[in-house]
Amino acid sequence: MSLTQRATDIWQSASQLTTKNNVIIAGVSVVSISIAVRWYRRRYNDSAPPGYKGRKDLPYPPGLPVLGNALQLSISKIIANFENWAWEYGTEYKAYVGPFPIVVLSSTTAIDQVFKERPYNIRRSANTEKLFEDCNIPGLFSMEGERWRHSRNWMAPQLTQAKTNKAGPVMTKHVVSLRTALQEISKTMEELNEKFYPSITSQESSHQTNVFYNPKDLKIDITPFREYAFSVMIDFAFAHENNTHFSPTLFQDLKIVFDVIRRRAITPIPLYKYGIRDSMDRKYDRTITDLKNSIKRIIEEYTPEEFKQNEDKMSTMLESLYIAAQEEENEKSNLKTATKAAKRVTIDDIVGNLITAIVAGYDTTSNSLYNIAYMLACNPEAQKKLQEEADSIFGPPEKRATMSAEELSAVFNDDYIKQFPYTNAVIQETNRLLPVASLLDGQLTKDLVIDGHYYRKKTVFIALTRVAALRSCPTPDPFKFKPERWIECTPEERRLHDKMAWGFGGGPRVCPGRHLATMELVIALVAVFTLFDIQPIEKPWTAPHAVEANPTTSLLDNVHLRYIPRY
Ligand code: HEM
Repeated sequence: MSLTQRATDIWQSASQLTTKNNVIIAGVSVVSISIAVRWYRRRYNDSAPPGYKGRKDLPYPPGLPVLGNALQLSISKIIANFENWAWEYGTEYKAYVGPFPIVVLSSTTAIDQVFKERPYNIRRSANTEKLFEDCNIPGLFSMEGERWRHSRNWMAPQLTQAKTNKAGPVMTKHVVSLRTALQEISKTMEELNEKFYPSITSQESSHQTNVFYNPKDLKIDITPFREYAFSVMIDFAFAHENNTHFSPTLFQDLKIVFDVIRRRAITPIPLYKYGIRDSMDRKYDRTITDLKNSIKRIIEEYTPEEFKQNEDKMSTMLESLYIAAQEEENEKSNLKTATKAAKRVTIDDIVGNLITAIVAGYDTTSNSLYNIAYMLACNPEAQKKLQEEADSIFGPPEKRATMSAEELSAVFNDDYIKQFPYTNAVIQETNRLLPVASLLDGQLTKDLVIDGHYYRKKTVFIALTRVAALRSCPTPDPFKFKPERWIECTPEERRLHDKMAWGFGGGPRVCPGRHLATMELVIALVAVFTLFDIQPIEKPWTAPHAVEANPTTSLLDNVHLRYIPRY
């Protein structure tokens, strides 16, 4: 056989094979596509029973085939993306992330219902639960159903107003460090301001350059707020008077927990799940193991008698939990819910939940402080009223600029909200306009009618709490920062404001740390913020404006503040 003949034979048999393969590939593709389409139709069933509107009736922003609106969304501006569409498309609309539909809700009735239906008829997105499980720290925030109920039963009683009131001395101890740190930032920013805009004493020529503004010199420094929130949270959770049980670097190391959780929350390919772990992942594992061991050591050394003798002092969440778990068997018949729940708690439950509390209370509180500083800087009249309130109770600023933690602590009474009503109004107003968590996601676990629309089980949705509260604001000028609206209003307006104060969530899953957080904020504002006139540093018009950056909790970007001492 000639070489040409052989080549022709091979080519013919290859073509037959290719034709056969093509038929097989086409067959498999048709079957897979039809399975995928059936799955998609069942999973994302748009239909509604007769007489109801359903997801198919919702308006939506135009997008691309298959990709939907994915290219219009940015992870760091996700809240702004969804909120802007909410203002345009109304209280219910849908958007597509790839081919997957998401319902976006922003009416007060829908938000109310969503909060009430959780955690049983509505759950958090499955990703949240998985993420915290994979991170080996399942806790209240990520749990669902009965596991959630169990954790909630013992966590919430550790965070009541009465318990957190006892944390005053711990907070004032750390607020003194916050004061020192802000005094340092104040110096740095004043030097920078002087460098940018030197005081002109003798100007030789009107053409002389005398503005040296340089955006590269500007840095956002939120570290003092982070340190404050973190130290309070760690002490309150387990560390207070137990520092000797921890490795000296544990506090520093714990910060890796946040970085790793954040990183894992947004990674498209979770390599860590397949055993591909880098140095951060390994450090994370070591830190969690160290923490568990330290907690075991603390527990081994507890003496319930000594603890009971010190009942007026603050007990850490770990202490009260452990003591509850140790209650005598013969008290079983009239055990309180927290004690009953604590009896079934394991070390893993404890560690998971303590870390959850730290994670949930750390950047929420520090970012809130930053937002408040910004709001005050932009609203000098409100800032003046805040300063007047603090001065009326503490005396002139120069006095509290040097007060010790004990002296500061002695000033606060148990009802710090009544003691500092304007301060509280500033916090509420910032939470209304710049909440750190204004987007909550979830998934239905059964068919539900929300705001007149019938949504099928497994519908994924986003609830925009800020838009809902702004839409139905009961007092004038909804977009303006006016703390007075919380004080100078009718009882009915106040009731409505309180009902829509969703900065801490709502319903059975409302933030259990809200009393602790509010107290931390009040103490920081009156003891430290009011020592300064907070002002934005001057910038040219073309400089980037303040924006909220996400995705976990919102943090302002492009904000640079001067803290000008009043003392
Ligand atoms: C200014 C500070 C804080 C803000 C703005 C805030 C906000 C929130 C919000 C909006 C939720 C509800 C999330 C949702 O429903 O999906 C929540 C839940 C939660 N927060 Fe906070 N929080 C703050 C501080 C704290 C602190 C200090 C702690 C810890 C003691 C804490 C612990 C939690 C936990 C454990 C949950 C989950 C509750 C559950 O699912 O049952 N938070 N927080």
